[in-house]
Amino acid sequence: MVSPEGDDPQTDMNLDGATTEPERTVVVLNPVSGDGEHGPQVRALAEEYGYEVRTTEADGDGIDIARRVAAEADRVVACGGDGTINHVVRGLWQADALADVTFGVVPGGTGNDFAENVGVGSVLEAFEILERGRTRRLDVGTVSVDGGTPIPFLNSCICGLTADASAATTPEQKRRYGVLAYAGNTLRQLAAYDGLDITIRPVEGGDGWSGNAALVLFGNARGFPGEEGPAADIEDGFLDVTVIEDRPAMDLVGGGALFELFDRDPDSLSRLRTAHAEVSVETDEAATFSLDGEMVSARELTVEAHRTALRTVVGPDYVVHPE
Ligand SMILES: Nc1ncnc2c1ncn2[C@@H]1O[C@H](COP(=O)(O)OP(=O)(O)OP(=O)(O)O)[C@@H](O)[C@H]1O
Repeated sequence: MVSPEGDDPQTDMNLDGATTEPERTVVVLNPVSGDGEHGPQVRALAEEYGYEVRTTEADGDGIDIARRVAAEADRVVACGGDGTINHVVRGLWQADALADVTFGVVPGGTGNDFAENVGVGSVLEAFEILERGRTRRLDVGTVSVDGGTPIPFLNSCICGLTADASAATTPEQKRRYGVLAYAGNTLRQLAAYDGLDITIRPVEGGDGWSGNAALVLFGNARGFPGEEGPAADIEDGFLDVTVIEDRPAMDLVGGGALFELFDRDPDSLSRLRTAHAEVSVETDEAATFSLDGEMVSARELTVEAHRTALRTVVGPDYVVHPE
């Protein structure tokens, strides 16, 4: 619900009523995400509401389409899963359009974590929210590899076990088993996983972390995987970092292993918050980082939260500052 605080920085937002009539809304539609059956319904609703639809034809198209339409559209809406949302925000970032365009989501993926985090539950509901929802400025996380151009993420940046496992999950496995494909691959990889020697140094000072990790999660809009309850605060300007240490003593074989990880054995779990951190991984080969499920390889990188950078239409159940 809308925060009543007087110091809410989002003063120009239409928090209570209808958004002003948009001149031009473009929906970037991934027709193959999720079960691949949302396309016809999305096209019909878009026509009804007077929105344009641009359909992706290959992996990565969402970036190019969003970059191209950013200059002319008032609102750019990602329809797909978290990967599609990530690509559309990447395109808007590349076009330097975050300040000019309002972003929206229509859930058409498998996990739909971000849509859930901003209170958008179904395709039908998403269109109603686009018409009548509130607009909030949400934080955007970025990763810069070796000082290069920042690459955005909205939910999380993960390295270690689950990033490697999802990198190893084939499209065929995802299509057949959905999210179970990740779990299966995670279990298979657990037994063989050596951990990652990683150092996290907050640029703003304060405690960092250095050691051998099984998993590191920088959460912008998402808490720890498997965690119940509301997601991380998406307007606080911070990333919530969770590190699971790799412990040789951990029984990593069999179904108990995942449970043990997600049960958050306090001895192997560290948490910190940072707005901007330098991260280095001491490995021969670059490590894999999953940005909302989209993979990036890196050894030296900075991870940063850009406070309230993305104007986003949110649903009625969106929680501004979760507990
Ligand atoms: N037309 C297309 N053909 C093939 N792949 C595409 C096409 N359009 C987009 N993609 C790719 O599909 C991938 C998966 O999309 P996405 O992550 O949105 O869906 P999902 O995996 O079903 O859902 P979620 O991430 O929420 O679990 C993305 O990497 C995207 O680049």
